[in-house]
Amino acid sequence: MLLELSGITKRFKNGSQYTNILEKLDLRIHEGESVAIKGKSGCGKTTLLNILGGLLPFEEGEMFFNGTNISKLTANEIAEYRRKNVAFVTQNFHLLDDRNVFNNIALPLQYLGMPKNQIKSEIEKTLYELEIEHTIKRSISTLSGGERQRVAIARAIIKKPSILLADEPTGSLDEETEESILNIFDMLHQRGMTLVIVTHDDSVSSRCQNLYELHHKKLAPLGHRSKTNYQRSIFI
Ligand SMILES: Nc1ncnc2c1ncn2[C@@H]1O[C@H](COP(=O)(O)OP(=O)(O)OP(=O)(O)O)[C@@H](O)[C@H]1O
Repeated sequence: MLLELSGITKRFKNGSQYTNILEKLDLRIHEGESVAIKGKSGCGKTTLLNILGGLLPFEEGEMFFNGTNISKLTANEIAEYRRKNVAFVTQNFHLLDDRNVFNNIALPLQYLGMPKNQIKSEIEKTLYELEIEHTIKRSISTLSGGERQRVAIARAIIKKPSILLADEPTGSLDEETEESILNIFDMLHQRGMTLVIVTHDDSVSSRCQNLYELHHKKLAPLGHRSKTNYQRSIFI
């Protein structure tokens, strides 16, 4: 089991009142699995992704990553968990607009202390795979939405995380660009990366192995298909 949430309760304070957003929520994610999570606006999907990524603490329950109890780690150890294992992709890309593509993607590798020449070759390889090698020196502000999302994916996967957390990753893209981004997610999944995608879009969730709905503060399973069927369906 790669990630396991057990009895997670998360509450936020609004004014003088506390509200439970997630309540005794359970989730088990195997290595290499692809998971889609849907649910009404404001039900707590982003909150859940942030918990999985070690960005948000929670009030009750436990979270295990590869058998390690994340809830028992210090803040520094959790930051280390995040840096080594987790990558985020969001709808709004969260790129640094005033820097070029190379410098945006180099950041996570610099944090990991990778030597400069290795950073350069890793970036060139990843941009080539995502078919945006021509953008390497361009400023983010000059790129199209689809190109920006590819750069955001490149930045996310360059450090070879075990888990990719995506929050409405195709929300601001047109249909054709969405299809090309979904093909990239399929490729990453085929290579064994674990994906958790928050989406309201059925064309995104239908490509995942397990679909859940966040409802009444818990996850309800909506569907499952085996990886074999999943892989076959890509090639039809
Ligand atoms: N830091 C915070 N402090 C107080 N309330 C918060 C905080 N973060 C989120 N919330 C509230 O928690 C609830 C869940 O928010 P969250 O962003 O996780 O929902 P969501 O399902 O991702 O929504 P959407 O689909 O609209 O993006 C919302 O009511 C939100 O206002």
